[in-house]
Amino acid sequence: MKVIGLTGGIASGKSTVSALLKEYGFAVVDADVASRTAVAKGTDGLKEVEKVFGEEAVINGEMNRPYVGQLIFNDIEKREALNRIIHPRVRDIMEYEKQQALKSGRHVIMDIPLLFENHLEYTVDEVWVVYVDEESQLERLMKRNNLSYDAAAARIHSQLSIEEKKKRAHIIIDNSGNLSELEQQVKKVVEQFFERNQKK
Ligand SMILES: CC(C)(COP(=O)(O)OP(=O)(O)OC[C@H]1O[C@@H](n2cnc3c(N)ncnc32)[C@H](O)[C@@H]1O)[C@@H](O)C(=O)NCCC(=O)NCCS
Ligand SMILES: Nc1ncnc2c1ncn2[C@@H]1O[C@H](COP(=O)(O)OP(=O)(O)OP(=O)(O)O)[C@@H](O)[C@H]1O
Repeated sequence: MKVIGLTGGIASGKSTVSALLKEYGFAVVDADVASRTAVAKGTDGLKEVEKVFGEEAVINGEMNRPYVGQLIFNDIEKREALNRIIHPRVRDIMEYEKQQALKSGRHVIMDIPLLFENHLEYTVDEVWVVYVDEESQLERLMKRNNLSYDAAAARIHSQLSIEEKKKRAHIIIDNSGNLSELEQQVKKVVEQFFERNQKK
């Protein structure tokens, strides 16, 4: 069974691609989901967040995501402080989920937005990058998260550029076009993947 790292810039379309890959039978382990579990209600992770970022960082027993987001995407030190709390926990959760998925005999997609930033490319067999041109990325992010131009740009610039991620990919899925173009590309990538892996 293979482990594939799926990455790309913020709002490039990783979740959209993951949903398509599930239909082809891949198991998907999602870092954004794991990062919510890491600071869910009542966890030590959430207590740490409150200790470091103050009581405004928690609302109704849950992490105040808009507040924390606004703090960390504009300040690298705060971002690193949050990463130090959440990332080790995310890694443990994802490792467990990966092992469970492998036991079920399925190829696994590890959907990790910060795969290159956190040097995790060596933990997977191959890396697929969901690419989108920078203009569409900004537009889709502003629309999806209801963000201003500046807030969306800050989120994009908190990551390695999408052009650099594209250069480091084994496989590129270009999501600059419409959804039906994306579906066709994913189909092709999956067919080629199964061809490569049956030959071995
Ligand atoms: C800052 C937080 C509270 C904002 O929450 P929000 O609901 O608005 O966004 P969400 O979690 O859905 O993340 C959306 C995207 O933002 C990007 N992003 C999130 N955190 C980071 C980060 N620390 N550095 C760079 N990009 C990030 C990723 O591309 C992610 O897919 C949240 O993203 C968070 O807890 N981040 C720290 C954990 C993390 O690094 N997650 C990314 C994958 S492990
Ligand atoms: N080809 C497309 N055309 C138009 N909109 C798209 C296309 N692909 C995805 N989108 C939309 O763009 C937004 C970002 O896509 P998606 O949520 O899949 O990205 P993501 O990489 O998982 O984002 P993040 O890592 O930030 O959570 C979503 O609102 C999605 O519906």
